[in-house]
Amino acid sequence: MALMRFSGASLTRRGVTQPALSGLDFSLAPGEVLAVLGGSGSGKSTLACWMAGWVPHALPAQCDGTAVLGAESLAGAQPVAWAQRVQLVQANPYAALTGCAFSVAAEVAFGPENLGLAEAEIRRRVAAALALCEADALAARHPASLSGGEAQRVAIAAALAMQPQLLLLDEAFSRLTPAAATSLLGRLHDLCRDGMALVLFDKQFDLAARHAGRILLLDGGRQVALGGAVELFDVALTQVRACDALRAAHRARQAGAWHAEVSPPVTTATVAARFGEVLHG
Ligand SMILES: Nc1ncnc2c1ncn2[C@@H]1O[C@H](COP(=O)(O)OP(=O)(O)OP(=O)(O)O)[C@@H](O)[C@H]1O
Repeated sequence: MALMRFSGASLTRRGVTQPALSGLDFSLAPGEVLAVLGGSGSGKSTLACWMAGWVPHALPAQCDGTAVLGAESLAGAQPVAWAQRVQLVQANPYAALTGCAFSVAAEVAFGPENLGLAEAEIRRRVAAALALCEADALAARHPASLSGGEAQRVAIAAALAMQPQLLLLDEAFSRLTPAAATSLLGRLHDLCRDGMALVLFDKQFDLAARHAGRILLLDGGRQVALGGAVELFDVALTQVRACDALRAAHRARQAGAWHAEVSPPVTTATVAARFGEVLHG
């Protein structure tokens, strides 16, 4: 059974006539990694908030069609009950900090403490989440003293400490280096093998192509494509950012110099290697 499903779904913000999102038709399986890609203003963050159950409490809107988590409508979500099922980490990590914790460890413990868990379980979750995010060394630091990248690691750790079924990362790696983001995503994949679904919202093709099984492409609030990185390569690169190797490969394909499929995995290294073969016949 799908963990989350959208069918003919649209969302219109209260007080506005044009839908912010429309034509959504996709489902998400437990353990799946999905990337939602699109340019600036394409609707990624709006979809992330909807998936997180923020409608109508934090996002007043009218929703049509089907949008469910399990059998429950996304629009009827009770934030407290959903906190254990879905966690959203947004691009600004400082907005995720509670402002009432004096250490990173207390910050990450905040969610589990509010679930009324036993102290040993809270300590276990905090240690595991900080370790996974390579933030253990920050445990005693005051949250307000963190750098942007450190705060992003802590925000993700705080979300993981809730042991969600679904983790939504909305440009949540923007302050990490590509190497650090790749390494963290590798460890998040281990949690997906245990059943956690992961959705990456981004404007950059590279991370998605490397880590997501499928990509959903948004343009102007509409779902324009859904498929694998190879299948969506040509259409996605007209809309989103990509590293120089992928960009050059895309130009070569547009110019008719590269006819064959861009073979998987679509990474900088494989595309650059294949690019050489294509150019030299
Ligand atoms: N509170 C709001 N009221 C009205 N319109 C909004 C509101 N928030 C976002 N929008 C509009 O909804 C559209 C989608 O915005 P959204 O933030 O979801 O896009 P995005 O793909 O996440 O963009 P970016 O990558 O630039 O963050 C944009 O046209 C935006 O101006």
